[in-house]
Parts: sequence; structure tokens; C-alpha cells
Amino acid sequence: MQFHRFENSSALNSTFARWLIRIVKDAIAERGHAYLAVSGGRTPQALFAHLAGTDLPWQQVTITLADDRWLAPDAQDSNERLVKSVLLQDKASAAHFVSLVTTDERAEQGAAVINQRLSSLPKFDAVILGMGEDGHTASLFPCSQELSLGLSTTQDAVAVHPTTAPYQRISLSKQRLLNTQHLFLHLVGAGKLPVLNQAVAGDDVLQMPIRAFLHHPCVDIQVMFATE
Ligand SMILES: O=C(O)C(O)[C@@H](O)[C@H](O)[C@H](O)COP(=O)(O)O
Repeated sequence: MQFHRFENSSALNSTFARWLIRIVKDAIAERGHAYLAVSGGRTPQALFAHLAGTDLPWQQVTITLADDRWLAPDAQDSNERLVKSVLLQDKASAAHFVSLVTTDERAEQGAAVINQRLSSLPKFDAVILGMGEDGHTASLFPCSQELSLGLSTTQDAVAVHPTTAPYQRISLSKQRLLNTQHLFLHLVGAGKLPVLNQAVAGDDVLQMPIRAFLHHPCVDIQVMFATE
């Protein structure tokens, strides 16, 4: 794990955007296309806005989510709505988006279609994770019955029913999230640091699923942190 601490979120986001732009450009130079998986929630919104205004060959970029809430794509709490309304705007409106939802009523009914969509994507160039105060990441929640599956399956995505957070979810599996050139954990807020420290100090991944990424022997996760 590499820990990068910034004075504030604006310093964090400008460095983070610069690194991501480099990653996207390198990927396009190497294989003609870049693939990113981003998280929803509050933390990435300013980074998304920053990226949206950046000149890049966005038509050669495909973006998906680390997880989504099983909601209509225009629902207020949908991560897809967030990405479309903040990231896929302005210059970035030319990017391709792979949705993690279908019109099925239940997440498990749509999971096969989502898995098919994801299986057509190669290794990601960058995955940006967030972390909740219970140590969840993506929608791999300590409280959910599907956690062990999400941590062990070779499938790309799993349907999840958290008991401590709203909505059915669809989450990329640990294996799919780790299938990336670069892995980031984006943390803004003083309250995230004690959670990170607690996660780093222990090894029970069922208690804090983020540990599966922090302690991975082969993937060097970059933690991007600012207190405000
Ligand atoms: O859909 C979501 O909510 C997520 O992708 C989730 O894993 C998020 O990244 C963390 O809960 C942190 O959320 P905040 O950025 O809002 O603190």
C-alpha cells in the first residue's frame, strides 16, 4: 500500500486527475482504448467534475462502476446518474459507459446480463475504490450475506442485499476489481483515517472487506487521502 496524504481535497483531486490522465493516455497509446471503473458516493464528485473538463480522446475511454444501487438510472441515489451527470459531461461526454443495472426488479435477476457486459471488458487501466465507515468497499458490505461470494467468486459481479445500507446493490467482485493495472482508494474526510488505520491493523476481511485490497500481496493500492 502507498499512502498519499494531501493538504486538502482540491490538491488531492488535481494530482489524482493528473495521474489518471497519464494512465488513460498511456493505455490509449498501448492498446487504443482505456478502461476505468469508478465508485459512486460523495467522495469522487469533485474529481469527476475536474476530469469532465479535461481534453482527452474520450471516445477511446470506457467507464463503468465498481458498484451501483439497484435503482432506475435516473434515480437520485443511483451511481449511474451521478457518473452521467458529473463525469460524462463536457469533454468527457464522448466516453462510453457500461451500466451495472437492468430493468429487472431484483438485482439477482439482472446479474447474468451484467456479468455478460463486464466479461466483454478487458483488464481495467484504473479502478477507484471508496470506503465506508464499516470498512465496506464497492458494495462488498461486512453485513451482507453475499460478502463471502463477492470475495471469492470468479464471476465479475454479484447481487448484494446489505442490511445496514439502503437498496439492493450490484457489486464488482474482488477478483474483477483487482483485475486492473492501477488500483486507488480515494478517501476524503478526517473520519476516514481511523477506519483506514483499523483496516490496516487487522486481517479479518469479513469484518472489513477493504482489507482484501489493502493487504493484497500482488496489487499495490494507492491510497489518496485528504482530511477535508
Ligand atoms: O455506492 C456506493 O456508495 C459506493 O461505491 C461505496 O462503496 C462508496 O464508495 C463508499 O460508501 C464511500 O462513500 P462516500 O464517498 O460517500 O463516503
